[in-house]
Amino acid sequence: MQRGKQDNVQITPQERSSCQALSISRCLFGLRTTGRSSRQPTGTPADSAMTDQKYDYDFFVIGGGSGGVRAARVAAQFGAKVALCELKLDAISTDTTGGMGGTCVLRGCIPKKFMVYAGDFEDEMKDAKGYGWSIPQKPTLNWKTFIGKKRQELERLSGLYKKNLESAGGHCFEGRGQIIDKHTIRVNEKDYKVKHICVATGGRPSKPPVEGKELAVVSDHVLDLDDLPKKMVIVGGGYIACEQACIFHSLGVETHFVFRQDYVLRGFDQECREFVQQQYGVHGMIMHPENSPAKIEKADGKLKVTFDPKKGDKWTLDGVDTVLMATGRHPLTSNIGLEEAGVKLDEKGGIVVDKHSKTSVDSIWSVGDVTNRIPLTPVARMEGMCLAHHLFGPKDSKTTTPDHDVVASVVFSTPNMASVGLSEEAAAQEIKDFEVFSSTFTPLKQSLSRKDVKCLTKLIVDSKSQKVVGVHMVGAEAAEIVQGLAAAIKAGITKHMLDITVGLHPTSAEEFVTMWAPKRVYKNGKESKQ
Ligand SMILES: Cc1cc2nc3c(=O)[nH]c(=O)nc-3n(C[C@H](O)[C@H](O)[C@H](O)COP(=O)(O)OP(=O)(O)OC[C@H]3O[C@@H](n4cnc5c(N)ncnc54)[C@H](O)[C@@H]3O)c2cc1C
Ligand SMILES: NC(=O)c1ccc[n+]([C@@H]2O[C@H](COP(=O)([O-])OP(=O)(O)OC[C@H]3O[C@@H](n4cnc5c(N)ncnc54)[C@H](O)[C@@H]3O)[C@@H](O)[C@H]2O)c1
Repeated sequence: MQRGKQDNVQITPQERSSCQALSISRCLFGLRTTGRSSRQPTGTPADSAMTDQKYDYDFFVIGGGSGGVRAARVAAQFGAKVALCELKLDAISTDTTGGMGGTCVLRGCIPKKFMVYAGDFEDEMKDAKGYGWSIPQKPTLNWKTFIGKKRQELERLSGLYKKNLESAGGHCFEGRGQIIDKHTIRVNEKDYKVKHICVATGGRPSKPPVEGKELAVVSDHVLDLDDLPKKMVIVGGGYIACEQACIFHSLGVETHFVFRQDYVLRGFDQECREFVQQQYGVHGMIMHPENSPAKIEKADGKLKVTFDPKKGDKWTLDGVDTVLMATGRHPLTSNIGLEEAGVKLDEKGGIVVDKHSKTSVDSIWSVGDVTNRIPLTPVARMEGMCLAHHLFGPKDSKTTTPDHDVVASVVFSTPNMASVGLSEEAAAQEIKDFEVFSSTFTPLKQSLSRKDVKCLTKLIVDSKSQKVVGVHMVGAEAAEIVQGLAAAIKAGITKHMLDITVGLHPTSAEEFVTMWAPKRVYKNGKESKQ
């Protein structure tokens, strides 16, 4: 997927020393445990050297997700007097429920990845048979055990988020935050005067206007089901739909994956889209491209779904236990006093911010999904960290502007699809003259078991500079492999540097340093005959 051009975020030695108490790697990226900052949690604003006497807090964050907690924690570690408010803990997000850690920890990345791991064992068992293992009985998953352990772990992580912020010197309120004016926040019916406000309220799933949509659930619910469904319909062709369809399919659920387009994951490299979808088929997924749900109704204690295909007649599926609508998310900007305070919103309801995450109101800032930039956890964290540096960091801080260029992303489906930089289609528009290197192969592991399980590796190289401007991979562990190549792209790696890198053998990753001849060459945006 095209995520823009290159630019580096650097850290100065001064910033390094400012972050000594927390360790810069944790300051930048990690959750884990923090060291104690020099400031302890305090009761009164006067305790802070930085706090202006007329304010209760220097910095008040609404929302304790990836972006908000990062901003609050780094600000507190810089010595600011910080508070953050978050709703009470629950797996399902509503106007009154949420929980420290936010979407990523409680109803996103983390529970999703636990489910991916749970499903991976099924795949491993298929390969094991190819290696001579016999599995005399069909292995079964105790869903209640799994979901119980997941709930326990998420509760622990959520508590850790609160503890880490408090250890850094921040104060956590449990309650809904509301902006009263540009320097006043109300929580639990009490008003606080604050110098800077940060809105980090994230987003929530949206359902399309389908008849009977109230019978369908959203991602919050499917990550916390009490019982594993037998038959499911998953609607949507984006990240969440692809991931959830693969998860439930691997857990043995009869999964009907329904999407509007001919291929899933619009916006990603077309060759990768086609390849990943073909691989979903190899894994046995039932897919219904070019279909949309028209109606959901109750029938015989289950659900009946009517579909309206692009071509042909309407058709129905009955006996369905769960319908998941994974059709996008919207920013949470209503009923928190934004418009009354004069904060400008975009046409999709997201908060408009400048390069430092400042809104149209001087004292109000915003980070994360609510700003409709790139809705990913590491991006929200980067925005939060840069904001804290901008407001409270050293004067010469270079980490005050989030860099949204060349952001890697991965769809944790089976197989993974990971990308960084330009797709072939974006390169044709943007750089015009480039070379495409790609390779399709059966990974060694599957060559004794499932030869039709394939892997795709792909590079896009600027013909003139020879810089690698796009890296794509579809296959097992693509996320783990592409992360390193994302750093290489940021560092400006050329194709020649990859060519002279000695591979690690035998791996799928070595393919990236052994693709010698281009598959296609583009001149002036068009594929040229060689
Ligand atoms: C199913 C799913 C899977 C995902 N998987 C990945 C992944 O694998 N990798 C990845 O990088 N990203 C993933 N994401 C995206 C990622 O979760 C988000 O980009 C990230 O959580 C955004 O962080 P945030 O701080 O902007 O918002 P959030 O994490 O949503 O936090 C906002 C917080 O604000 C609170 N809040 C809202 N209103 C108020 C109020 N008025 N007062 C007090 N608190 C309030 C909410 O309760 C919430 O806790 C996934 C998302 C979903 C839904
Ligand atoms: N692995 C990850 O990093 C990860 C995982 C999950 C979510 N996320 C983040 O969360 C965001 C939201 O994910 P998402 O999957 O909900 O959104 P998305 O924008 O990725 O996909 C939404 C899908 O719903 C389809 N759709 C929209 N309206 C529809 C309708 N009326 N009928 C049928 N289909 C319809 C769209 O065509 C699209 O395929 C993503 O953009 C991503 O940034 C990231």
